Amino acid sequence: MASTILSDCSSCATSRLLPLRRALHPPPPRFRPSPGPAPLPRRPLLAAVTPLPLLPRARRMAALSAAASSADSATVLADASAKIIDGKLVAKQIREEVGVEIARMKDAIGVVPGLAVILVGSRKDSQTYVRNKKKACDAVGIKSYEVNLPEDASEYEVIKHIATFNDDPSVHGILVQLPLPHHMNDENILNAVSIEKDVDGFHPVNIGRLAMQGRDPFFVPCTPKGCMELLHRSGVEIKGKRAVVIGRSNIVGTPAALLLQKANATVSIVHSKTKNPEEITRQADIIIAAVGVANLVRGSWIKPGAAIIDVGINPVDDPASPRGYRLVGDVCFEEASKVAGAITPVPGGVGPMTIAMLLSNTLDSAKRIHKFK
Ligand SMILES: Nc1nc(=O)c2c([nH]1)NC[C@@H]1CN(c3ccc(C(=O)N[C@@H](CCC(=O)O)C(=O)O)cc3)C=[N+]21
Repeated sequence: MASTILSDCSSCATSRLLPLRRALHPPPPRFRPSPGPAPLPRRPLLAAVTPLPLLPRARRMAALSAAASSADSATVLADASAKIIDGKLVAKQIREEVGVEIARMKDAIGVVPGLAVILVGSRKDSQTYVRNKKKACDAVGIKSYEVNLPEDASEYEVIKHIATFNDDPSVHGILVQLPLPHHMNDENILNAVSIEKDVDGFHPVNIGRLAMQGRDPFFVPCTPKGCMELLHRSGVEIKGKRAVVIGRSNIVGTPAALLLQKANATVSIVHSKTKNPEEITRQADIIIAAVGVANLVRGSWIKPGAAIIDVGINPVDDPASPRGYRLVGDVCFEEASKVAGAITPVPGGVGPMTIAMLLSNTLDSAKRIHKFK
């Protein structure tokens, strides 16, 4: 279908400029954080469904795109087609496993895991994520606690709520929904979460431990953990393989690279200042793309047979779709699925795994706190 191909990534100039275009021509109001000015995403990758603030990153990434040589010379094996890694299905399996364990713990010691979510402001996308997390908690038997604070709340107020949850024995996990409003310092707030309850794994001590040989964090951040779980459960061998992570954010790219390294891969990180991203990526047996640029990774970037985990969730205009937009990954699925050995789709890939890992981290936390094996 020509229209599908065109709207995907066959026109590389178009696809590369998409984020920039979106910044210049903002999408329908549904996307817009309301009320008030659009907060800049501190977590651009996962906040990718809010395209307004994409401009600075789009510029950086346009540079990254420009550095890549001809993307049109994709090595397309006409009859090859990658195995689709079904994140939705794997996430469902994990949620079921978590549900079984929660029931077992409740029967044995009468403890129900509790997850506290703090949401500041009224961004539509954040509200949707928080609602989905609550639903997912209900379904597996995690008790959820929610605090909603106004956009103009003070850092002190947020930290006060964190402190209350830190001391509350019925709460085993605390999540502060990101991005936070501008006037808040993420670091101050994330540092306030008890490392034993930091189910997002964003506390610097947890990231630090993740980075060290012979130490383990209390929690691994949900999205990169979900990526690894997808690789493991799809039978992708990691030990001794070359892995490339595209993107170096604190919440996805960096921890994903550390996890791959821990799993004995040889890891390179490609980012906006990388001179030859295409060439480096083409050496990878495993690619984790977490950069937040629609269709950046083309077929020509991919070594035949490579396993691809696509973390990007980027909205692109699509008048034909009911919402007026659709979600695409950082990888041009159309091209990549003809070259790769295995690939995650968007949606239905890493996204659902993020929530499944959050539930799993919350269960693990309750087990650890109550010394339940
Ligand atoms: N403290 C914190 N922790 C987070 O983990 C966190 C956060 N803040 N802020 C926002 C991002 C975003 N995020 C997603 C979760 C699920 C999907 C997901 O399930 N997506 C579906 C589709 C969504 C759709 O169709 O709109 C999919 O990819 O198939 C996406 C994104 C977690 N985040």
